[in-house]
Amino acid sequence: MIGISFTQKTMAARKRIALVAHDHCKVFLLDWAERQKDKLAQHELVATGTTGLLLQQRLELPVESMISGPLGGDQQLGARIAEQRVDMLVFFWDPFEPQPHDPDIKALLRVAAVWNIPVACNECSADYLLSSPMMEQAHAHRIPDYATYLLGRA
Ligand SMILES: O=C(CO)COP(=O)(O)O
Repeated sequence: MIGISFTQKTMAARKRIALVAHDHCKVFLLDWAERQKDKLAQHELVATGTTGLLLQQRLELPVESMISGPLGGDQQLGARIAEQRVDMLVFFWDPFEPQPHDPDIKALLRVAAVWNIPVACNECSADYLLSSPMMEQAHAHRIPDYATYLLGRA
């Protein structure tokens, strides 16, 4: 990344996990989340509006819900990532169906790459993520050094 320097941040053992699924993929996310309920219960969960509502009903766990994705929920999650208030993104996006809010989806995925958070796009990658020993540990990871970035802009 040109002109950006990096610093280290420690991700806490208790993760803040953002969960999102497009309509045709919601059944996969809900089934996955139920199967992984014991692990998910150890972390903080946040989701886009409809996904959050369905997850809360299925899991009976607290899930903080944003606005529904097409109405701005992807952008709300993206802002949380930029504010370093989300540690991980599980986003089952639909590879078969165009979405009216495609720019918001791209922006969410982009900001997750910028802030170097783990992202799972489907059930298999989500299982790999949750089975990592890092899920239960604090660990350091590289993030953009915003203070240094700003100094360079002055
Ligand atoms: O559209 C979404 C993500 O792009 C998901 O939004 P909902 O969870 O409100 O369906």
